[in-house]
Amino acid sequence: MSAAIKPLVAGNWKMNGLKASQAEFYKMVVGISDEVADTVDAMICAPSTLTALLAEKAGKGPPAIGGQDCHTAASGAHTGDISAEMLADAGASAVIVGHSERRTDHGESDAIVNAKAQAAWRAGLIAIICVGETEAERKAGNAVSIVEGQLNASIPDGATAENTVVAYEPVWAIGTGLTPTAADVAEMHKAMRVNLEGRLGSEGQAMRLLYGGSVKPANARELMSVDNVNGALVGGASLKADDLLGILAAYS
Ligand SMILES: O=C(CO)COP(=O)(O)O
Repeated sequence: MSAAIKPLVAGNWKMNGLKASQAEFYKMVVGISDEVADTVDAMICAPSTLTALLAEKAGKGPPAIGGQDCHTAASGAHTGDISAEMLADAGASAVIVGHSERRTDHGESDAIVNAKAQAAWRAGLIAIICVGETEAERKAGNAVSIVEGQLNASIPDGATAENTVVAYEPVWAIGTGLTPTAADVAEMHKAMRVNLEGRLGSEGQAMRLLYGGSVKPANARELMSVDNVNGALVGGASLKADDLLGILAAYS
């Protein structure tokens, strides 16, 4: 079913990176072979201070350039915020919305995430919509129902395989070195596929479902080979060209 889906490995630099990081980024640009680019899409979601610089450095890419968050409005009196239109103008083709760090640090609800995804589409960006349970929710046996609730409320009507990517990131696996078992990832991604197909039909069937949380070169091959896993959202390991290229190599 997911065999025809071209996977995506997206790096999320979070609040890391200075102008000097262009050198490491350029190692990624030159390190992604045509063969790898044919097999897997690559993206770096940089801090917005670097969006334009990296987009210029990448040229046509890969990697593509994404943002990490956007406001719901196109412009206006929102000090410190960035709109999806601004990200598109700076050379981004996608934006992450609903990352657990935004949900926790900024109190973003599913409704806000839903509105941000629509803002991304309005600007012509792909919305990378993040979902995932906490450790307590998994221990209580509620992981699947929590994630289904987030999918239902965070993904707007009108989502397609072209305009939306879903990233499953268990909160307890982010930056901890812990990962779910392959069986747990398979169970969650199957449940997400069934949910999205039920709601969106063939678009849900073709939508890319990324796994995120402590993905490294050493575990990428196992995680990326799980059914219904169509790539990765990578934090720490996406800051180093060797690590990012090692993760992309899981598809070679
Ligand atoms: O939050 C993540 C990506 O969005 C995952 O971060 P790590 O890969 O550092 O665990």
